[in-house]
Amino acid sequence: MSALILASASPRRQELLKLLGYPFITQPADILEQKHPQESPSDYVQRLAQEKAMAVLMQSAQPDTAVLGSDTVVVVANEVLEKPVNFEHFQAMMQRLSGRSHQVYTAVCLATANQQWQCCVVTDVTFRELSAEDIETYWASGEPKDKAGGYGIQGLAGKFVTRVNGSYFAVVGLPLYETEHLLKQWLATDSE
Ligand SMILES: Cc1cn([C@H]2C[C@H](O)[C@@H](COP(=O)(O)OP(=O)(O)OP(=O)(O)O)O2)c(=O)[nH]c1=O
Repeated sequence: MSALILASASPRRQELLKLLGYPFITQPADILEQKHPQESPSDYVQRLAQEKAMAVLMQSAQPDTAVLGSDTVVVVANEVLEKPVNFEHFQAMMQRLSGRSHQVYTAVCLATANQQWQCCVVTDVTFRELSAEDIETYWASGEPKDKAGGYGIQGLAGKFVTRVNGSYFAVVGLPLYETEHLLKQWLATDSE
């Protein structure tokens, strides 16, 4: 029986993968998340998703295991925003996102010992203008700390969002349609 491992510490990714109905276990990947200077956002998220999947696959003793890794970043005017390290960093991020559109890139990599399937989903998200009070109150909620771009569309930041064009679930951390497609490709080869 083939086993599926989610290489993630993200509670959002666990909840989203559960929605697809495939049994899985979770084993977070410990990798360095650092962008190379000339790397595009798309290359960067795809590399990290692949590195997360491969790091956990290497540790797996079971030969017929598939490992799913994923990464999400927020991109504004081609600049990658990751998780905020402190209030000043968060404040600068929110000022960049206020009153304009940005892109959320989420990559998913499903890896087995013999094969890999990968996708990268880009979603446009538009924020209303944010006041200094909005930014302070949101930081005080604690929600921004563990999230790319410093916000969670599924939480209190939902009220900042005027428009989403693309995959809502990719913004939260795992694109459901595309991830199911990868799983189906794996299961098709698995039953050959
Ligand atoms: C933009 C956005 C991000 N996020 C989250 C999804 C991811 O958990 C996180 C992006 O950081 P990631 O580095 O992609 O993921 P992670 O460190 O949380 O988990 P792991 O690497 O172990 O899989 O931001 C939201 O929950 N809502 C949002 O609206």
